[in-house]
Amino acid sequence: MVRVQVPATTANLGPGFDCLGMALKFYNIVEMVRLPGGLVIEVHGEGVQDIARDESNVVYRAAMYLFKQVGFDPGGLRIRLINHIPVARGLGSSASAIVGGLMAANILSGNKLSCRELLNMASQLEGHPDNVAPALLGGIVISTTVEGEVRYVKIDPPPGLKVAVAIPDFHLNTRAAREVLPQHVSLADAVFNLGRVALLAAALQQGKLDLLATAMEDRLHQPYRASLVPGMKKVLAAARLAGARGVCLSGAGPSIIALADSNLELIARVMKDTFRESGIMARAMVLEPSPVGARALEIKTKPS
Ligand SMILES: Nc1ncnc2c1ncn2[C@@H]1O[C@H](COP(=O)(O)OP(=O)(O)OP(=O)(O)O)[C@@H](O)[C@H]1O
Ligand SMILES: N[C@@H](CCO)C(=O)O
Repeated sequence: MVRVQVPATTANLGPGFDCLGMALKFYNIVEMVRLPGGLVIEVHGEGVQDIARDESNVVYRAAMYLFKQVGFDPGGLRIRLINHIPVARGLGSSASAIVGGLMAANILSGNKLSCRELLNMASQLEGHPDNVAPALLGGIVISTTVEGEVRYVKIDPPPGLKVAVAIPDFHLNTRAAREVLPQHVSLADAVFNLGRVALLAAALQQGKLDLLATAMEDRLHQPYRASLVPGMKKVLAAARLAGARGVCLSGAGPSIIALADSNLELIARVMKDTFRESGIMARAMVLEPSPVGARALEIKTKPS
């Protein structure tokens, strides 16, 4: 039996579309046990109503993909999912499922793949590396893919930085949130994001939180997704007024995050209240960046 813990992640951080993400101290657990045959999937916590319990389950599919790549036949599997990360809310639930499935399967099949190989595989399965990289490695990760290889730099989160999150009570699937994006953008918008994402990476590395207000602005995805997240612009503005250093849509949305080093509870409450004024019920949380990524909590082997 193997039990792994995988953090939630917030991707993009504003301008870093598909290339920037941060792990959060908020975890899902994946337990995997080999059986003589068959598949049993148990789901606890978030996603009890929505998560598939058959062969289409994302954790199972990731695990089977890895077993096939390394030439290992697990027989059957029992998978127990203890979920805290809300599903399809922009907090990296699919990345946690992919990374959890790959890591558990790698351990069960004898640790044949390195962390780098797991990262490449996770990015291929997710389609982009920005959530899976911090889910696997922890911290803040800048990443891009070159011919299937993820190239990345990990940054330690600045001391004292925390994250206020408002999580609306509706799902927004990443696929739907990508369909509203244009295939082409203007040079002016590309340059707008280039300057900000470069500034953001440096500001996070050097702890220059006063730059976050500008550095977390975006023109590549948030303007197009506003129509999918009622109240988005008002919540972003209200969080800034309440003292946030920087604000953005979390991943593909609909959650919104605010980065700050003080007044986090107030900022979170203001975001939740502002969503409610737009007719959207939301829950609010204050989270810390997670400097560590996915890890095995327990490995039990059958006594011989
Ligand atoms: N714990 C889980 N176990 C298995 N599958 C999961 C789990 N959590 C999420 N999923 C799968 O991932 C899908 C949601 O992925 P999606 O990319 O739409 O949202 P997200 O990952 O939460 O958001 P984002 O990518 O914007 O951070 C679910 O519909 C489900 O198929
Ligand atoms: N970069 C991704 C994150 C969500 O998977 C997006 O914004 O669509």
